[in-house]
Amino acid sequence: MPKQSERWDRSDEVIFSDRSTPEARRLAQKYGYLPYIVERYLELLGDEAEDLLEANEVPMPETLRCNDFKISCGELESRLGEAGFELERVPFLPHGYHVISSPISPGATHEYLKGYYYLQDPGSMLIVYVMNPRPSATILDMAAAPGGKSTQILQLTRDSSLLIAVEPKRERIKALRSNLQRMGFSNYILIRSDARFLSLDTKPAQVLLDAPSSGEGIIRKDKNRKTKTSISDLRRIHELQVELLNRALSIVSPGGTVTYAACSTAVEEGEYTVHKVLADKDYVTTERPFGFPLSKPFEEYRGVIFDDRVKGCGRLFPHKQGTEGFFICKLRRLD
Ligand SMILES: C[S@@+](CC[C@H](N)C(=O)[O-])C[C@H]1O[C@@H](n2cnc3c(N)ncnc32)[C@H](O)[C@@H]1O
Repeated sequence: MPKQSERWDRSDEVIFSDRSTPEARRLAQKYGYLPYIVERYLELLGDEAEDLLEANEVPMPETLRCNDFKISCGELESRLGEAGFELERVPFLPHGYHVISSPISPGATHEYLKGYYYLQDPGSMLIVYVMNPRPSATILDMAAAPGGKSTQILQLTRDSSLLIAVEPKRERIKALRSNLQRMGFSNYILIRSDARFLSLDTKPAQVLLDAPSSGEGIIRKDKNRKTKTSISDLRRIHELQVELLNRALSIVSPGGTVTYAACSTAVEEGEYTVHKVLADKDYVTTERPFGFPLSKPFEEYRGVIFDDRVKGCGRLFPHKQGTEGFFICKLRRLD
């Protein structure tokens, strides 16, 4: 999409403007969005933008991640089956199941309270497989609450990595701690801090930045997001993400990876953040391919291309992968 990239690349003023074309205004009115939000989808997707708007109208099924640190997935399947749950494997997620139907809320079962599973959307789950946490490594989760990805990291490393999980909000730290305990993990340190100002004595080999975002990627779950994000919100969130990603790259050990993700379909919370952060860093590269068997449509979708290094980043879209919208980029610090 080189033409779009040239346009986006002009300046902050172009990126953070509330312009909208007649087509954006038409679609915004039809689907109940703010016009400049739809303009961004047109920039990103061209003719496919309406497919995204249509897909956002379809509610997402709940998805659970079986915690095979505590129970085998087969055992969980049969227990929930006996309790009247209808589950369906998510093809590209080793521990993922869609809940097709259930007699009670999936968050109210005995198995949930025992930590046998976590309710987590598929895109969110995929991020950690892409990150590929390594056993015994020191791993930093910079924006960790309520702990979907923190618990998944410890699950995949069998509680052998040392997880440093950071979250600034006291209430959300409580949820994070409770989820880590419920799911049976012990190898973690919780830090209540604004990660922009974090410093660590030990350099982590892997960092996850699941960045605070507008949440535009989860309109399928929360229709209010269609009209919630103002231009100044976008600018503020983008600037926060730039600061956090810069911090992540300064903290990670040489040779280590930073996986940056944002549950959004906005370029400001994705390509543009990576573009800004990499501008002055020739010692950072994007990893490609991700190193996880992704479905073909995902492989085909590379998002907006700003410069060669941003090409390695990817996007999940509701109308493409059937997930929530997510941006993902795995960066490696070379020295
Ligand atoms: C997208 S959520 C993280 C979800 C989490 N990774 C999970 O999988 O459950 C972003 C989190 O970042 C936190 N946050 C906001 N500003 C932050 C900052 N400056 N430093 C670190 N975390 C921040 C928010 O409170 C929120 O809990």
